[in-house]
Amino acid sequence: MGQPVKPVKVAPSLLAADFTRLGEEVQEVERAGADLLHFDVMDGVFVPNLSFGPVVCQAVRRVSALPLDVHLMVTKPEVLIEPFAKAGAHRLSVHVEAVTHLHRVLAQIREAGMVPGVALNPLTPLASLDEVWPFVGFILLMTVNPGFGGQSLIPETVGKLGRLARIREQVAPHVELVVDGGVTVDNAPALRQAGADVLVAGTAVFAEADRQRAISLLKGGS
Ligand SMILES: O=C(CO)[C@@H](O)[C@H](O)COP(=O)(O)O
Repeated sequence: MGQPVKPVKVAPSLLAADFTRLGEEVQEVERAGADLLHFDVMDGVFVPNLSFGPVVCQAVRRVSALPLDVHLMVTKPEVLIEPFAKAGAHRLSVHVEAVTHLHRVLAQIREAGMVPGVALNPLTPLASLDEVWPFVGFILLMTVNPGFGGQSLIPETVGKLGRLARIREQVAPHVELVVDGGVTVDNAPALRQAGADVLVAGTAVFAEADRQRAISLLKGGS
């Protein structure tokens, strides 16, 4: 018999929400069983797209009590730490590929009252996390190239997640593993089995009329 699979959390990615009714969309996924709200910040440099920033985060904060999981896809994350802390973010991840002084940046995130996380692009080696474990609350493993919602999950990233989960078990069992990009009801069982604690899902939640069913299926329910 294999390992029992732990319950997984679902974090709808607001990038896939209808921005003309963002407040209602947020409240709907909260009622539908979302555990966190995932907030993708893009600067048009680190990734070839622009999204939203602290002002929108603050507005979301006013309509939901869910923890806000902010993913910075930007070249200078250090300048956004304080603004996102003030905007009510609970967790903040920065890309290992974007930051030179990662130890300092992770300490600044913690000092600002948020849970620090490190995000990894699909082909960034897991070895880049070797020194990071004591300083983070979570690792965000990108399962698509960041920048856009609605892409297909890169199949090789499932094996990478499995290897990451085995390392995590050895060195830092308390650190959460978050997967992000191309998550669907079809690939969610493999991601849960491989060790994901949190599934970030944009299209798989917001493109569905029945968000409650979508979130329940992602968690392995009916
Ligand atoms: O960070 C990103 C994209 O850069 C993700 O959070 C996507 O927004 C997830 O959207 P889907 O792939 O689930 O539609």
